[in-house]
Formats: sequence, C-alpha cells, structure tokens
Amino acid sequence: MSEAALQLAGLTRSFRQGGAEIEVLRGVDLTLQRGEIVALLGPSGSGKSTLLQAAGLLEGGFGGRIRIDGIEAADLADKARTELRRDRLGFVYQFHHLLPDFSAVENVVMPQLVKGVDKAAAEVRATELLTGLGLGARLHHRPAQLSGGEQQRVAVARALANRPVLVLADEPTGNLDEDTAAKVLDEFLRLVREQGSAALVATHNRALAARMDRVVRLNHGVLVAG
Ligand SMILES: Nc1ncnc2c1ncn2[C@@H]1O[C@H](COP(=O)(O)OP(=O)(O)OP(=O)(O)O)[C@@H](O)[C@H]1O
Repeated sequence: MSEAALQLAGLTRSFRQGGAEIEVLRGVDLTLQRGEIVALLGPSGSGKSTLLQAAGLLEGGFGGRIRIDGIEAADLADKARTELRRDRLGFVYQFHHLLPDFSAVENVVMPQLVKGVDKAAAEVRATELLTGLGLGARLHHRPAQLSGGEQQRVAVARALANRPVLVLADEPTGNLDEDTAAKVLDEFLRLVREQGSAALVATHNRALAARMDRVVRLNHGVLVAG
C-alpha cells in the first residue's frame, strides 16, 4: 500500500499573545491519501495558515506528529527536511511571491534547477505547464507585465514543476475577482489531478471548496467534516 501524502496526528500549536497563551491548534488529525484534494475551511484567525505551515515544515513549535509521504518530519535533520520540502512539496500563496526580475518561464524553471533537473528539460517542463495554463504567449513576460490571474497561474506552474506529492495552497485565489478565481482554481485542480498530487487548499470560499474531493473545517482548534 502506498504511503499517505500527509498525516497529521494530534497536532498542537500555541502562541503567546499579550500575557496569555492562545491554543490555536488543539489536536488536529488529518490524513490525505495520495492524489486526494482537500479544502480547509475556517473563519479568519482559526489557524488555517498555521496548519499549512506545519505541513510545509517551514516552522517549528508544533506538538504531535507530521508525516509527509510516510516520512516523519521530526526525525529529519535540517538538510533532509529542506530536501523533502524541495522534492515532495509545492506551495501556492495568496500573493504569488514570484521572482520579479525573472520571466514566467524562468520562475518555473528555477525550482527544477534547485532540485538538479537539467536546464533544457526544466525549460520543456515549464513551457508545457505554462502553455497548459493558457500562458503560451506570456512565457517571457516578467510578473509585473502579467495580470493578477496570470501571475497566479505562473505560481501554480511553479508549485507543480517538480511533481510534488503534496501541494499546500493558502488562499491561492484569494486575491482575484470571483470569475478569475474560479477559472484559476479549476485549472489548478485539473493539473493537480492530472499529475496525481494531493493538495490541501485553505480557503474562505465554500463554493470553491465544493469543487474539491473533501472539505474539512477548523473549529476551535480541531478539524470537523466540512
Ligand atoms: N507567529 C505568531 N505569533 C503569535 N500569534 C500568531 C502567530 N501566527 C499566528 N498567530 C495567531 O494564531 C491565530 C491563527 O492564525 P492563522 O493565520 O493561522 O489563521 P487563519 O485561519 O489562516 O486566518 P486568515 O483566514 O485570516 O488568514 C491567530 O489568532 C493569529 O493571531
């Protein structure tokens, strides 16, 4: 049996705010099978970004267990954790975080070069992804020369460039108007499904969440079915 893409068990996280300790995550259990696309709902401040940061292995301070593709994050040294993030995870944020001085295609080539993919192959992959997202005529534009929806499509291509086991997306279309958000999300879901990645997608938007395989909701620090 293949490993789950993501397993969180008893995940906890507290922050000190003022004099008080606030428990944001109080024992989150969540398993995403390979290829499963799950929407993460919850009101502002409920801990969606905090949960995604745990799964993204970007921050410490969490209690409980985090497994990516069957690998226990707590057991990893920094270098191995960085490699796991680079090779098996993809990230999409509300604001694209593209490199401003690089073209669309270069932004999608970059993570592949970091992984050690040969430049010519990386360019082929980047061009295919961007063309599939309707950006065939925008390959050599820099982010500032692209619309918000186009920038977010480049960010989607970048996240998928290394064929991650798991894509973590934090309000990936939160910065776009309703119609563009729906289009970009559909393209994102199509690509994720095509390559068999799992995805955990934080959103405020129930209509968008309904397009995914399953919906979970953060409620007072634990997950409940959507
Ligand atoms: N580094 C930090 N230090 C202190 N408090 C934090 C920190 N990061 C998050 N928090 C607190 O944890 C709670 C959850 O924040 P988080 O950003 O995870 O929520 P969210 O559900 O993603 O919200 P939104 O939908 O508004 O983005 C908030 O009360 C926030 O103030």
